[in-house]
Amino acid sequence: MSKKVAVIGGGSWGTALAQVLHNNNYQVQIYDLSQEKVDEINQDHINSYLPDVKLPEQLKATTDLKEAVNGAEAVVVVVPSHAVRKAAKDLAEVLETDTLVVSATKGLEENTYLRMSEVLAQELPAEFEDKITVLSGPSHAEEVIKNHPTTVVAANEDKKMAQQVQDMFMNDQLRVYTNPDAVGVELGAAVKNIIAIGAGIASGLGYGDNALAALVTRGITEIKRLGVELGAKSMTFAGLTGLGDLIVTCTSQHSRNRRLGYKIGAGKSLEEALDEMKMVAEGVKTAKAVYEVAEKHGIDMPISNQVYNILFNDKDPRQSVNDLMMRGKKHEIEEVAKEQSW
Ligand SMILES: NC(=O)c1ccc[n+]([C@@H]2O[C@H](COP(=O)([O-])OP(=O)(O)OC[C@H]3O[C@@H](n4cnc5c(N)ncnc54)[C@H](O)[C@@H]3O)[C@@H](O)[C@H]2O)c1
Ligand SMILES: O=P(O)(O)OC[C@H](O)CO
Repeated sequence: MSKKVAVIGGGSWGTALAQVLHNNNYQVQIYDLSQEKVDEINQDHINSYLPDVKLPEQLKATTDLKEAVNGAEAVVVVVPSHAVRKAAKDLAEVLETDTLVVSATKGLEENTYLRMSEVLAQELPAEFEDKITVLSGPSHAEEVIKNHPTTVVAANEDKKMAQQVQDMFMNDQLRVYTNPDAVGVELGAAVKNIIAIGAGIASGLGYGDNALAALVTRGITEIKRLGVELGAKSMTFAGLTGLGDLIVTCTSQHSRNRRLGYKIGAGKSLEEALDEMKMVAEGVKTAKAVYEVAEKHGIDMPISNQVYNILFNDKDPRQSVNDLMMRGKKHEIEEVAKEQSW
């Protein structure tokens, strides 16, 4: 009999990951709060967030968490970041010991600024702490669901755990690498969404590829600056979950964060832009958390800072561009500047 996995959250990414696991011969049950989502999956074999794709009939969904996790060897948490604490509290009531926990949500918790694996570790019983593996990378659900080649990373300090998750998801369409630096993997995934909102804003203002390249390159510089201060390994930001995910999110037609930014650059307010979004754009809440963390640690994050001010202080995006362009003159590579006292 095939092994079972429960996917917590039946949105676009949860459904795409559920299909990967189904393709890898797992019996998969999706849990979602929304009866409408559950009915779509069970009755029509679709997810309306991923149009044109028929889901395997064996994919089952439920609004009953206990039923979803019963007998599962792993749970994959893939609800929006603002819902992870609640989902983890609910899971703590029903999770069987020895179940692996995979965290596929990208974001930081508002107010606590915690990474998603930290939120899960706080709410789940202590024995689960080492069993939480982060799964992240440049991976739009719209492409994974169509089996387009995609690469992601399973991150856990415990090599065995990371490899177990690698084995669970890996197939000829989804290549999974391992990395012990879960801190860097999660921070790269969270902060790139803010820069992607910035890339959308730039596009909405009518700017082109030069501005995009600047945002990606200077964006990864400030993501790494924050990450290293918070304990991540610098090299992780050159990898799939750093530069890789930043590129895909800043450039893709599929990105929710880029799309939201575009609307704002084209003149809409944050409220209007959010009203038009069905799916979650994590960069909005993360912009707030990162603004506060950067202030607390005294870290210079000029792009994230401008995105925060556009989103929450009604700053004119054109003024933000001007302020970014007219900052004090700098050496490009700060490590070299320090080393050579430039
Ligand atoms: N969509 C992508 O391509 C993609 C890719 C990689 C990572 N992610 C990340 O995955 C996370 C989820 O994104 P998404 O795009 O699937 O979101 P989504 O907006 O498409 O769907 C979220 C789903 O979660 C459900 N939900 C909310 N709270 C819940 C709870 N407490 N319990 C169970 N279900 C709950 C909602 O009903 C909804 O169906 C985000 O952090 C996102 O950044 C998304
Ligand atoms: O659509 P976005 O902007 O939430 O990005 C989705 C994934 O994180 C891309 O890797």
